[in-house]
Amino acid sequence: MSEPRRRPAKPYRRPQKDPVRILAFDALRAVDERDAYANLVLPPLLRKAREGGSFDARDAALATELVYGTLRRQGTYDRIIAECVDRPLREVDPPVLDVLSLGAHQLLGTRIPTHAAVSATVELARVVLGDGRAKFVNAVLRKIAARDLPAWLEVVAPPYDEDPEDHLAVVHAHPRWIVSALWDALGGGRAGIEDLLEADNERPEVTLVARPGRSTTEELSSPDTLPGRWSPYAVRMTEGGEPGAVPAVAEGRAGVQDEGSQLVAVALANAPVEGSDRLWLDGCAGPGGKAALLGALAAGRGAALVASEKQPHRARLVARSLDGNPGPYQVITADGTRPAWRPGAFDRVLVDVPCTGLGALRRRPEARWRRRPEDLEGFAPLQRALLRSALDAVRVGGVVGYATCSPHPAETRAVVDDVLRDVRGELLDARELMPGVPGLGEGPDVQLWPHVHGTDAMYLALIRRSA
Ligand SMILES: C[S@@+](CC[C@H](N)C(=O)[O-])C[C@H]1O[C@@H](n2cnc3c(N)ncnc32)[C@H](O)[C@@H]1O
Repeated sequence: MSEPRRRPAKPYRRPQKDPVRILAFDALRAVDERDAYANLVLPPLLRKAREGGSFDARDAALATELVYGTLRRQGTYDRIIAECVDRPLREVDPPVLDVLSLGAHQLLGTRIPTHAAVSATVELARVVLGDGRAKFVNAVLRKIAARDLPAWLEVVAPPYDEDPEDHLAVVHAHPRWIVSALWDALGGGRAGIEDLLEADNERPEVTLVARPGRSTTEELSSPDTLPGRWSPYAVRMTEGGEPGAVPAVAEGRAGVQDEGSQLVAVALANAPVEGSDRLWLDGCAGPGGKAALLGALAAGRGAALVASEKQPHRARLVARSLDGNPGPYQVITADGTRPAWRPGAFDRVLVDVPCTGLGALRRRPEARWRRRPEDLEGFAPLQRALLRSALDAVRVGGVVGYATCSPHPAETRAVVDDVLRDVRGELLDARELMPGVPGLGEGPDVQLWPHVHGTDAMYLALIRRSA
């Protein structure tokens, strides 16, 4: 009997190193292992890769898309990967899961051709995980590649009519409790919530602010920009680009600031106060975006700004953002709940309080998966204490702006209503201070939305202190 013929062993081939995917994997590991923020981890990695000469702008754009897209849709990709492995996901090593998620995103969330997405991810697995685990990655990716995203969603999401919240959670990649919270905040039917969840999955445009008296929108404009939609000081960098390369931004005369934040600062600055208008306070100023705009607006009226922040390192950022302000200002490090100022000392006060950030999910791709429902309760006492002390800091006839970058009623109206039960103040119609901006709600407070206004979901209540 003749011996069965052995196939000749394949010659060993070294894995091919793909700097873009290795960098994306390193960023995902940092986010997972160190609880790092992608928007802080990525820029230094990209800078180093560029300085090493291995990266051009297209590589940086692809690495950014891979990291942000993978993190944003993590919950959906987890459900799909779970269908393709024969053990619970918690038993899959986190680095293996990161490689699988990166592969899933390339296959289901980008236009990268299937064969390229699979082979590039398997090569990455060979480099960062070793040949044995690369075979497992290869097998799982081939199962994922058998369907496109809509077909997978049919498999892993329940029908809308059976379980609307879970359906939306899986299809639009948000935790279920956030879908529920945003839906409550928004009210209304299916269309609005779907538009909002999808807006959270878009990368926001970079918007600049021309700080009045220091720069102008003309100076910031170029063929690659558009005027702001709502703020008179805004310019949108619609074609992307590096804001730091704009001279006025590099010199601090202009900054990067969402139009929602600009509107909040401008509305507080323009709210009618009775009597003097000389001294303004920003009680939660770090890192200083709104303080810089308020400082410039105050300067134009001959008023001074005190910018206060509890965290010393954030107070230093505030000082940097106010550096060169054309009028008088002071930056102090202080706990806003234990005021370092006399009661009634200020004519205008902003408290942009710490919150869950549910209104800015598009900026922090991993944030939605980290937040927990109990975070809402965690912020509640501090938000009330900060609003109370802001109302204490303003004189009778002066105005307080209470702002959050969350639309959740527990952080917005509930706080204002509770505090106004025992502090005397009158709600002003904040909508009148955002002229030309549609869809601001029934008032007197204002809620902005990413899918309606293209801004973060900022909330603003304006309260005039009464005796
Ligand atoms: C939402 S951020 C403010 C953003 C800022 N207004 C801007 O536009 O750049 C809230 C800030 O409040 C600060 N903070 C937290 N607790 C505080 C307290 N007890 N007193 C003062 N500031 C506090 C946080 O450190 C954080 O910098």
